[in-house]
Amino acid sequence: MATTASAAAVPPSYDTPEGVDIRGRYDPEFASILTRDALVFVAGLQREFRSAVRYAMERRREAQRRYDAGELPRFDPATRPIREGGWACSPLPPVIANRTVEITGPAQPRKMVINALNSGAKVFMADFEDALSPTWENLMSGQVNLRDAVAGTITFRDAARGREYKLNESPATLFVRPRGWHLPEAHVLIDGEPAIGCLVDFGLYFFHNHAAFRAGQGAGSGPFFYLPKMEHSREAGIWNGVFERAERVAGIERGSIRATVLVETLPAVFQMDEILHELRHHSAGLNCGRWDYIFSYVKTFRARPDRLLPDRALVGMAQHFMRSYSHLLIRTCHRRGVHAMGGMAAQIPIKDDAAANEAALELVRKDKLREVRAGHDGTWAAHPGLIPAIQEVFEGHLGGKPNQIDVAAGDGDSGAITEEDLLQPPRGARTVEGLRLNTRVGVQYLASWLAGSGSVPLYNLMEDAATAEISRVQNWQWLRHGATLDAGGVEVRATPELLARVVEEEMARVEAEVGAERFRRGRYTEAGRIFSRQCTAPELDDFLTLDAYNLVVVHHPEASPSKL
Ligand SMILES: CC(=O)SCCNC(=O)CCNC(=O)[C@H](O)C(C)(C)COP(=O)(O)OP(=O)(O)OC[C@H]1O[C@@H](n2cnc3c(N)ncnc32)[C@H](O)[C@@H]1OP(=O)(O)O
Ligand SMILES: O=CC(=O)O
Ligand SMILES: [Mg+2]
Repeated sequence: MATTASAAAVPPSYDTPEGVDIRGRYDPEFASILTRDALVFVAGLQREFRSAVRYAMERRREAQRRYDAGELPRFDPATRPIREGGWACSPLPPVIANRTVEITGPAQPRKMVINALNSGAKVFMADFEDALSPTWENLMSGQVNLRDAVAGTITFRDAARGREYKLNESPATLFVRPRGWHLPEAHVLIDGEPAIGCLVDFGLYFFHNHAAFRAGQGAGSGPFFYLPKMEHSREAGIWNGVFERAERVAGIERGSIRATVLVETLPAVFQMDEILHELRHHSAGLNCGRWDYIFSYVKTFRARPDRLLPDRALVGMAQHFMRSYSHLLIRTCHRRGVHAMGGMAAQIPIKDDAAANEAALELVRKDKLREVRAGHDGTWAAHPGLIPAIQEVFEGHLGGKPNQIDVAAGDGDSGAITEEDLLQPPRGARTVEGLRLNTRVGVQYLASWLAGSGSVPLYNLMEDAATAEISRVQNWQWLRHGATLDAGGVEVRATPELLARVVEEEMARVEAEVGAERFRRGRYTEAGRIFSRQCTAPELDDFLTLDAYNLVVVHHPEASPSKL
């Protein structure tokens, strides 16, 4: 039913097509996104692709059952012809040739979107995923922000600071990252069931922006996307189908939509050629989503006591399996003519300590130098303050070229990368201090995510869903297998009793750090409870964001809990 001025007694509601029901709060701004035509488009995607998505999720579970029984992820003998064939992806649109520095950040708040677009980065990846807590308000405000950004009309007034924000002359090119295939959108029901979250994110953004994008960038040049957390090329095949349907419905050239796939699960590293092949008319390369990749290593090997990770801080790009993953990704992308993007250094500027700030910047520089020498064409920055340093490193190395796709492989790539290279267990100590830090970070991140913030600065590092997942699954893994942890020279076993003590002590420490008032008003106690349960669950939850999702769902009018 449409909203009319005369319907004073009737609460306003969205104008929905047959079979679509919106359970999220009504807001006139949101209604400009949730138009009847946009919802017809989203429902069309859901109806065409839901069975394929359901099947792909079942195949994920089946693969996990095989890993639990001892099988290792590996290259698929059946797709050897794709890996060995001499094909290439469609040529890249010139507008995205240079992606040396990409800034990332959530699609909401609005001020941050403007700051990212003005940051001097070549690309802004606006996130509905790791960096965004998927509340209705965030998702819909994010769509409003991005529509206004693409139109070039986005502004913001920070009343408290008396500052006006608007776009500058040459904003970054926009890429958008929808959620992963596994996440539902409980505020949008289609044929009585929650919509697939990423089809809502993609569908609404594409529907409202393809024309303005085309007007601004030219025919065949966008919109652009990042695609997260895939585990198999069949999932990339579904995205390809989604893109082709969207292009057909919009009447734009095939291949206008381009997407960079994050290789951020262990199974996907054995599928990189296959993923690019599925998306060969829509590809804009691959990215090393290193944080989720570490999370996925633990998740894939959840049943294996011989593959326990060392402390989270020790699982960096210097570990053999991480280095091998980056080299293989670069080599694969360059062979197929597309960008090999680097990942996120977690350091962010430290405002109150110049020496510590310089040390953090130096770590970022080193990480980026390693990436560009290895052959990456560009990389991610978590904060605008890091961009000049990262730009200097990349531009210095590339010497005026927009990318190095023509370089087959970079420094440190010593030849064929084997399954053993990609799976080699990381080395290093496991400590009670590591268990404590995981707990402190995991609980604070969860508290913030429940309160609507999906990326937060904690202990001078950027934390988002991917980094927090490492904390959760690492604790779970250590407890599940009774890992031996170093406690200052004494060995102790990871047990539920130890975790209970650690949670209690770390919660007290967090309270002292954030202050009693903020602690009381925040969702820390609830987060502590959820985190403890997740770390001690008999079966590992697939995603903390899925497990906790119902806690951020708010139906209007207040109705029955979401049916997931
Ligand atoms: C594993 C992965 O998936 S990585 C990709 C997903 N993760 C992310 O995208 C995280 C991106 N980074 C962030 O969200 C933020 O940098 C945080 C939350 C870590 C820190 O943000 P803040 O606490 O606001 O940092 P800080 O106070 O230093 O910000 C200073 C200014 O920089 C801006 N800023 C900080 N980070 C960003 C960003 N990523 N994009 C745009 N602007 C930013 C702030 O808006 C603020 O602007 P203002 O001066 O106009 O008020
Ligand atoms: O999405 C990026 C990651 O590192 O995870
Ligand atoms: Mg990720």
